[in-house]
Amino acid sequence: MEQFYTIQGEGYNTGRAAYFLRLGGCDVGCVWCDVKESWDADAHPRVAIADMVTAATANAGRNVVITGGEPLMHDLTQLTAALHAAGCQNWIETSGAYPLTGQWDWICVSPKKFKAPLPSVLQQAHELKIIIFNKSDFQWAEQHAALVGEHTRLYLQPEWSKASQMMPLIVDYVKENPRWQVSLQTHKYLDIP
Ligand SMILES: C[S@@+](CC[C@H](N)C(=O)[O-])C[C@H]1O[C@@H](n2cnc3c(N)ncnc32)[C@H](O)[C@@H]1O
Ligand SMILES: Nc1nc2[nH]cc(C(=O)O)c2c(=O)[nH]1
Ligand code: SF4
Ligand SMILES: [Mg+2]
Repeated sequence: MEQFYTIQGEGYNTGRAAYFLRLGGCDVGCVWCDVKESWDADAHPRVAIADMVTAATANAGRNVVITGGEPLMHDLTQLTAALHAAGCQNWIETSGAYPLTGQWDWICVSPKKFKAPLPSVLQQAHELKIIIFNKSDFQWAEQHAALVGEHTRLYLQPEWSKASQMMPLIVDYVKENPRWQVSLQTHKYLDIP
């Protein structure tokens, strides 16, 4: 759908330069999704893998974030192999609703109530990033923290439109439950893509 070189705004790799490949197509249907224009895969032109790799390696950085849309609706075997062959570090942003394909250096799973994540994807997550839209999402966060590996990093990220209401609750929660960390969509504060 789009490609851009920016700073990873969220989660464990916040602040690091990364080339983003945003793949079209998602059927999860989050009411608050901040990229609804990504949902219809047919609304976006197809791009050859070789062209994505060339673009991703044209900058100084070698970190690549594959996001969407829901990137795991595509078989990512060939794209991730080509990026690795070109010396890239492959990071994924996924809801975990589809089986994991491809070779990954960092897996961020952000489970959604609208289409539950697969246990097999949760078990491979380096990072679990729960979006807090209302109070009940803390319970949802704990349910999924019980399904990830023992070394998985745990993040709570406010839903953007509810951030002012949810942030005080997140701060109190993390102070009481310090295995969780705060994640903010820092790119939105920086006004970068
Ligand atoms: C647009 S999604 C694309 C990747 C994948 N479909 C997913 O949901 O993980 C990228 C990240 O943005 C988060 N996100 C989307 N809309 C958001 C919003 N309104 N506020 C906060 N985070 C949001 C998602 O939870 C996910 O972690
Ligand atoms: N800077 C920046 N960081 C991000 N981290 C995850 C994003 C996404 O939409 O997947 C995103 C994004 O859209 N921009
Ligand atoms: S799973 Fe990701 S891309 Fe799909 S609707 Fe939800 S936030 Fe948007
Ligand atoms: Mg985004």
